[in-house]
This record gives sequence, structure tokens and C-alpha cells, in this order.
Amino acid sequence: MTDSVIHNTLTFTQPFTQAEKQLLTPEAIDFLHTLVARFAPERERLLKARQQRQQRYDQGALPDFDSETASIRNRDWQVRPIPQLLRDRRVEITGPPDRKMVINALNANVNVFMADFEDSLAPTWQKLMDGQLTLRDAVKDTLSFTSEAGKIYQLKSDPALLMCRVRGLHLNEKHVEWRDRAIPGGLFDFALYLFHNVDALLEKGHAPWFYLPKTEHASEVAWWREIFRFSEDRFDLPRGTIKATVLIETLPAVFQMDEILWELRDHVVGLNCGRWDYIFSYIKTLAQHGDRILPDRQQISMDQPFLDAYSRLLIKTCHRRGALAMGGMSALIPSKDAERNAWVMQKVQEDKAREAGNGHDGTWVAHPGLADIAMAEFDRQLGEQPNQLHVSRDQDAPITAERLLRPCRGLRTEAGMRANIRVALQYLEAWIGGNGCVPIDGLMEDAATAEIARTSIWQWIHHKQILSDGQLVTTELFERLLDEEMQALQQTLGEERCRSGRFADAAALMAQITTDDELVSFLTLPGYRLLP
Ligand SMILES: CC(=O)SCCNC(=O)CCNC(=O)[C@H](O)C(C)(C)COP(=O)(O)OP(=O)(O)OC[C@H]1O[C@@H](n2cnc3c(N)ncnc32)[C@H](O)[C@@H]1OP(=O)(O)O
Ligand SMILES: O=CC(=O)O
Ligand SMILES: [Mg+2]
Repeated sequence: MTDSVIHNTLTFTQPFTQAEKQLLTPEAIDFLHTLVARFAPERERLLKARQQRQQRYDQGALPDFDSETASIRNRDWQVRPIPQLLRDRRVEITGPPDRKMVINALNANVNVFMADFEDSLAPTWQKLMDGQLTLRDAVKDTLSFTSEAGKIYQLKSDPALLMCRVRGLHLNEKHVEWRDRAIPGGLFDFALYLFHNVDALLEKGHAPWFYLPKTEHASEVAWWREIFRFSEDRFDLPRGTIKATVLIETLPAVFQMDEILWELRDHVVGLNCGRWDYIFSYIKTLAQHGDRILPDRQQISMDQPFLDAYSRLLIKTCHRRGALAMGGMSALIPSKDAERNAWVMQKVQEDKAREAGNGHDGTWVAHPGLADIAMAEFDRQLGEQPNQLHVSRDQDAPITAERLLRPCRGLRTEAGMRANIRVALQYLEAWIGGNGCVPIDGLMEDAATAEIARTSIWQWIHHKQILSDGQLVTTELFERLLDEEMQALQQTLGEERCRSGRFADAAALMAQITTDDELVSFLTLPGYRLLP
């Protein structure tokens, strides 16, 4: 065995196992190679443009609607009609492409399962490969799993529809290099999923359906459009076969929704309110704006004016253009404690009722135990209709940039700061250990929610915030609280768990990204260096 595999001008940094050889066939690699050679250079330019926009925000500018694309916003046009199968997406479950979880998700009482290579996956090579193999088996309807206790998991006869969320533009796949540079992670996920599943999907009347995360500008979905078109031609697919739902989960993107739908009009079926990354992006984009600092995370609920405006503008924009307006995720997950569980169910129900009432066409759940409650709320609102495309929201007053950027009221407290530290620390420990989604204190925590936790603290330190009890937030206060929370975790989890886990690495990373002068753009970038 050699140490690396060179195929054409792609270099794989390690030899393939027998299982990986099923995915990394010469033909699949050829396709990946072609995509990388054609599209990787443009991705560099798109990332540079992100940096340049951020520099302007850091110098005091605020995101706004682009006057140069006003004609796209003002003209009447619609996206290509939504395929029949995708017109009713009232409940979607999400989760990493872990074998047991994929079966449970596809068997849940939902319309769609979004298999996630982004927020909920720590992209180790092993997880990526297992995830792709799992999805290939799911598409072929041969997926099964036997737990250590001997429980057998199999797909039901009418599983949910499958969508694949590829990694965001910023993430690399370091195990594959082209011209001595790591290739774009999203392109790797896309190429393998498409190559191995397109025939089987089409055979059963489905198609390659994707979720595109963390877009910041319409030019980024134009990049994906060219990849979709090229792939359709390569596989002799009619134009518009490949479909995508675009997450609107960055602050700059909320000002670009018409432009995003326009650029991707042959392929897009909807936009989605990725509320957690959106909150993170609000903090990051406005990192230097001392008058727009967010309070404790617990107070940043969807009824805050800036988030309510975001949800309503997304619905209004989508419905005018004939696209679905998907809602987002409550982070609450079921509890074994009956009293807490009743409270969780009530909160999730309220959240789904708000989304359905606003006019969303569907929503997300993080756990199968929440599917029925979400389904009931959307059934109540939608009735026999597959969606709410007829809800125009034309009666609303225009949603302005001021409203979308409006500062969020609420307190900054020591308890809130400690909670942020606990979440970020435990999440980073899980992530660098290869687990990208974990329950912490009754909440689903993934890369997006952890980003809120760590960037909040950075911003509070950077802008010398005063907590509700009068304490000044400083690096020293953060370091003391980090130390205390580490000790508290040792008490709760036990010395052994803390010693054998990756807490020392997690605490070091946390300290570094929280006290750096520059706000690190994604925790997964330095984190990825620690992943195998
Ligand atoms: C901000 C965003 O990007 S949101 C999208 C990304 N985030 C996600 O997708 C979150 C997905 N959710 C999860 O990963 C999980 O629900 C967690 C980690 C939060 C909790 O998982 P667990 O600790 O396993 O929960 P719990 O023990 O209650 O699970 C009970 C059962 O439900 C299953 N389950 C839990 N969540 C899911 C899910 N999302 N999909 C399918 N099955 C699930 C478990 O596998 C388990 O199955 P089993 O009884 O057959 O063993
Ligand atoms: O991806 C979803 C989010 O809320 O972030
Ligand atoms: Mg997200």
C-alpha cells in the first residue's frame, strides 16, 4: 500500500479501505476531478468577496438591499414550478448521516429527511465515507442496522423523501488535494452523492435534491447553478432535474433573497429559515457594531423583531416567486422527565404554531419525538392544501433594512455567559472527538448553536459589556468562568470522562477563539485541524 492515491491531478492523502473503494471508484473520482478543476478556482474568488464585504461591515457599513439588483426585486417573475413530490414538505427531520439515525429519520412521521454533512456532522474522513455509503444504501432501499443489543433497524415501505445538505462554501475536504490545496468540501459531498445515487433516485421517481447552507450572496448560488447545469449535462438529465433548497441563515443573505431565487430559478424549490446560523451571522457580521450586541441566548427568540422580520420577509419573497418558505428548528428536544417533557412539547408547539401562522410551508424537527407535534400544527394550518404558497403577506408593511437589523433587547447575565461557556466547551469537545450534534442541558447543540455561544462571549469582551450584576466582561472574567465551568463539568461527568475525552484541546481552542483580537470566522476552521 502507498501512503497516498493520485488520480489524474487529485491526490487522496491516504490509501482507500475496501469499503471506500466502493465509493472512490475511478469513474466517481473522474467526475469529482472534473468538478474540482472547473469550479474550485471560482470558489476562492467567492470566499475573497466574503472577506471584502466583511471588511466593509467592520468599518461601519451595514448590510442592505443592493441598488444594482433592484430590477430583479421589482420585476415579476417566478422560479420553475416545484415538482409534485416536493409540493408538500410540511415536516422535515434533520440529522447527521449516521446509519441508525438515517433509518429512524426516514421512518419518522415526516415528509422529508435532510441528511446533514454540515452543522450536525464533524467531518472526519470516516464519518464522510460512512455517511455516503449509508445514503447510497438508503436510496437503494437496502439500508439496515443491528444495534449492539441486537435490535434490527430496517426501512419502512414508504420512507420520507431524502435530501442531502452538503458542506458550506468555507469548508475544505483536506483528504483530497488539487494543485496542493484541499478541495471544497461541499463539492466533494455533492459529487459523491450525485454520482452514486442519481440513477437509483430517478428510477424511483425522485431526483437529486440538495440543501445549500450558509450562503452569503447570490453569486454563491450562481456557482452552484453552474455545477448543477454541468452535472445535468454530464448525466444527460433534463435542465432543472437537480433541485435545491437554500438556507437563508446569514445576515447578508436576507438582503439577497430575490437575487438568490433568480440566480437559481431553474433549480430552487424553496428557502429555509436557518435561525441558529442566522443569529450567529448577525453577531459575526455586526461584530464591530457596539450598538447591536445580542443579549443572553435564551432571550433571542423568534418573536424578537429582527427575527420576526426575517421569517416574514422570507415567506413574502418565496411566495411571490412560487418557492416554498420553510421554517426552522426549535433546539428543544424531548426529555425523560415527564414535567420537563410536557414543557418542551408546549414550547415546540408554540414555535410551530407561530411558523405555520406566519405562512411557512413547512418546518424542521431535530428529533422523531417532535414530529407529531409539528405535523399537528401544520395540518391544522394547511388542512388539505399541500402548502401556503397562496399566502402573500402583501398586507404587511414593507420590511425594511432597519427592521431586519434592529437591535435585540434583553439582558446579558453571568448565568448566560456561563451557559455559553458550558455549551461551547462541551460541543467543541464532542466535535473534535468526531460527534457533530449533542444534547446539552436539554437542547440540541450543533455547530450553529455553538457558534452563537462562543461569538457572543467574544463580542461581549471586545465591546466591554457590563453584565446585569455590574461585572465588566473581560478576558480575565472569561478565563475564570471557563476554569470554574471546567471544574463543574469534572464534578458532573467524572474525572475519568474528563481525562479520557478531549476537554483540554476543547478548552484551549475555546480560549484561543474567544480571546483573539480578530473574530475567527467559523469555529470549524481551526477545529478541522484537530479532526482526523
Ligand atoms: C441548526 C441546525 O443546523 S439544525 C440541523 C442540524 N441538527 C440536527 O440535525 C439535529 C439532529 N438531532 C440529533 O442529532 C439528536 O436528536 C440529538 C443528538 C440532539 C439527540 O440524540 P439522542 O441523544 O440520541 O436522543 P435520544 O436518546 O432521545 O434518541 C432517541 C431515539 O431517537 C433517535 N433520534 C434522535 N434524533 C434523531 C434524528 N434527528 N433523526 C433520527 N433519529 C433520531 C435516536 O437515534 C434514538 O433512536 P433509538 O431509540 O432507536 O436508539
Ligand atoms: O441550519 C440551520 C440553522 O438554524 O443554522
Ligand atoms: Mg445552519
